[in-house]
Amino acid sequence: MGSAKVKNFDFSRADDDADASARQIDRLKRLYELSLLMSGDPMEVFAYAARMIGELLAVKVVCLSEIQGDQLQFLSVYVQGDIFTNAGSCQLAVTPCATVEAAKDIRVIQNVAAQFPRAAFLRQHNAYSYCGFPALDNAGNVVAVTCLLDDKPRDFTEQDLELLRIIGQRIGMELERKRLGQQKEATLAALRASEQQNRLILDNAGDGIIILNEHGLIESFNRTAREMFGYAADTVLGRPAQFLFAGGEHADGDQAFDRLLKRVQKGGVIGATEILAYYADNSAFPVELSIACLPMAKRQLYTLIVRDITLRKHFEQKLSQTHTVFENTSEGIVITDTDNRIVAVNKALCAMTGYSQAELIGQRPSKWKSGLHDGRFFSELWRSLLQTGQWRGEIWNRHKSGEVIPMLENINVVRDGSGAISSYVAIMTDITGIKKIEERLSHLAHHDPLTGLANRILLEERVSLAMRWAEQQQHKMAVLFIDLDRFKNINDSFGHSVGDQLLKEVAKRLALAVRETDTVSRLGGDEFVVILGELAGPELAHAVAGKLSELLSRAIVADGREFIVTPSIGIAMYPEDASSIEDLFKHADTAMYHAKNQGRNNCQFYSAGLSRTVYENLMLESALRNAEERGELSVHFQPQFDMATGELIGAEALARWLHPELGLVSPAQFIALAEESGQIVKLGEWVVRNTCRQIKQWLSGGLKLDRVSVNVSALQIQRGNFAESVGRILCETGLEAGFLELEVTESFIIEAEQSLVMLDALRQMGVELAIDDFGTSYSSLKYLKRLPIQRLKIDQSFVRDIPNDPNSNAIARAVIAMASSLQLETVAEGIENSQQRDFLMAEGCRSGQGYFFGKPVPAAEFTRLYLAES
Ligand SMILES: Nc1nc2c(ncn2[C@@H]2O[C@@H]3COP(=O)(O)O[C@H]4[C@@H](O)[C@H](n5cnc6c(=O)[nH]c(N)nc65)O[C@@H]4COP(=O)(O)O[C@H]3[C@H]2O)c(=O)[nH]1
Repeated sequence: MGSAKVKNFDFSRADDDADASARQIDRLKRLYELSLLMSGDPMEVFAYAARMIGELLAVKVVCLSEIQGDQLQFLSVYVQGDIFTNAGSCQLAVTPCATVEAAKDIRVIQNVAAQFPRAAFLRQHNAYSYCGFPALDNAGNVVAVTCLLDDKPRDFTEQDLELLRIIGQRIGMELERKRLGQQKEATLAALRASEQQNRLILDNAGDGIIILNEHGLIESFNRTAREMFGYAADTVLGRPAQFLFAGGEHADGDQAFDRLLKRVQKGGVIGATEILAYYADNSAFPVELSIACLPMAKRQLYTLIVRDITLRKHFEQKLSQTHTVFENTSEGIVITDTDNRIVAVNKALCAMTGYSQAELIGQRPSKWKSGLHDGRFFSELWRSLLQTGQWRGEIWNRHKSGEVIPMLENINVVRDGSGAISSYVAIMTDITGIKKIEERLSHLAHHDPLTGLANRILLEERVSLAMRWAEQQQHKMAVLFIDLDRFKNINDSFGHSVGDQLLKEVAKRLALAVRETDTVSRLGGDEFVVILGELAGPELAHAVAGKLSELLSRAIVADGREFIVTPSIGIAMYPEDASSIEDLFKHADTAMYHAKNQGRNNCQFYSAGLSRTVYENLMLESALRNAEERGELSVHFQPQFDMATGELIGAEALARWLHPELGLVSPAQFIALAEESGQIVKLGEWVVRNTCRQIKQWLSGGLKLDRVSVNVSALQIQRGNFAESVGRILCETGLEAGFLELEVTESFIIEAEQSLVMLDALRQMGVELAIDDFGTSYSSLKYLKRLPIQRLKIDQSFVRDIPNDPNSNAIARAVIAMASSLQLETVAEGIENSQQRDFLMAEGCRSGQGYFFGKPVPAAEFTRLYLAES
């Protein structure tokens, strides 16, 4: 049983009847007190009643129980002076109280525990006598039973029972009051809960909810509204709502709040309308406002539902920007769904592919597949997309017209909040232009810009391929190095434009002459390389070289003139001559130089011996650089005679190099080296200076000599200041210009028309000029006439075969006749016998030079042999 105790009153118990009236008074007093408790707590009334019964009737236990369904709820239990409230329950049916309920009246039972063995509380209190009385509600139902227990037999007087009935009624009333109280409590709680719920709903609504009364004053302002507008509820309640919106206190607008509210007040309804609202700091923000009338029983309320659409507006703007970008970007954009079906394409993509939007929506991007990529390409694309979420690369797509377009494509996977793929976005750029530039760059990187032929890079790639192919097929391959003879002279004399035209024509002829599988390349300048693959043997390479020589030697017209360009060709064979590209090129180059040394316009194969020559030449070239300082150079003089009188008319100065180890080096060898290395300019000047000094010395010594001729190389004249240098030497040595003759080759003069200026300048100085090796080139009479020359030297190659070779005879005759008609002197060189001398004299050539008259000799010897006499 519970422990709550009710205050103990000090009633004394009297046994004698004399006290009966006093007891009755006491009972009435207690009943009065009980009725005074009417307005109090029913539980207190129950406790008071239980105690009162216990004390007034002197019973051990009083148990006041409420019937709740089939249960008996012990509300208040009095046990020998103590009160216990809410002291448990038991099943009604097993207790004697069930008989009270059934009878709806007082029941007194003796030996009660034995009769109701299942009622535990009887046993607990060792009950013997039982007196139970009911309490009824207004409807006459037993709502409570109060029982009095004692451990001994008890009798109850009629007065006792009357008292109990009165108390029973009282308990019934109190129970009714208790139940009403409980109901009221429950109703109030429900009301409170519902109110709280409404407030919660209002406060937690995503929208601002403002309720205005019939006068338009704010009556309710939910939490969202407070946060949205930045006001605390108590600062806005009772104020007109106008200050919150545009058109109220703020600047008037089309959707003015006043107008909207008035419309609702006149019975209209305002659906979601965009209007500007104002935050507490007066900053405006867009809202969507709905106003509705809320008719109540006695008055009219207006509900304002306000939704802040700042974010929405922002996103709308962003969306509109994105849409503008999407539509106006020059990149093609395509969006596909998870099934890779097109859901959106922009204008640029339509333009790129040639399809309209309608033709593409719902289709797959394979619509513009070019067919140029294999399955592996696409499976790699998808693998990258699914693994990394992205793929980027170049792809060939096909325009609706069938044209293939190169594109740079960037595909991205778009995932939703849960991480699942929602779409694919591909951005495509037409890179046709870039591809063309790339191709052009690649072409430029691999081709010679002037001739369009392969350059060194491409050449090496092709040679490498050709070598591998030759190995596989057991074929041979030839590398032909082709150098145009004296091309530099043409370039320098006629200008680069003419030179370029010749090079282009040469390139064209070479390219047309070989098979498509062969390679023609220009390494720069006038150096061409031809790769001949799939050859059975070197003789085929030789045949092709012959054909190329023949083709190139045909006249080329450039700038209105005819030019003859002969090639010197060097051939190296793979695999015989070298195993690497580098060596193959080196050896073909060596062979080409050999061809040049062999008098140009010919073709030579590489041989191991050639490399030795090249090595020797390199050694010689380096030794030549120091030859002058070491005093190894000298000038020899070969006499020239008037063949009719036998008189010495002059001499030819010829350079000599006495190498300390090699002995006398042939001028044919070292002059060529000096020309190739450019040393000829310095060397030539040295020869002119020494010759002039020697002539001056002879003349000063009173020795008679008409003139001495000195050989001049093309390079010396091309250097531009040759005339100046000759003038300076004449000045230095004090020699009269007319004693010096300069010999220039015929071919050089023909090629270098511009050198006419130089020759004129020399002639102006008084220097004599002669053409050496006349008859070996193609000069015409008309051309010769313009030259400021005095003498022609008939080349010794014609003199050699006179008088036995009719061709040589005819040429010599023609040269002499031509010279005579141009009023030029002729000097025949290389005369070795009297027949030659006689023939030439008979044809009208007066001057002669050759071993027949005397070999070139040092100056001292020349003095002794030829001048001392005179
Ligand atoms: N077989 C034969 N040969 C004869 C006869 N008479 C003269 N010769 C040779 O013929 C060459 C004549 O000189 P070149 O045609 O100007 O040919 C010259 C010339 O082109 C060049 N040369 C020599 N010295 C100089 C020089 O100082 N400057 C330049 N630029 N070239 C030079 O070297 C070439 C060769 O000179 P060399 O060996 O001295 O050869 C000389 C000379 O020794 C003969 O009866 N029979």
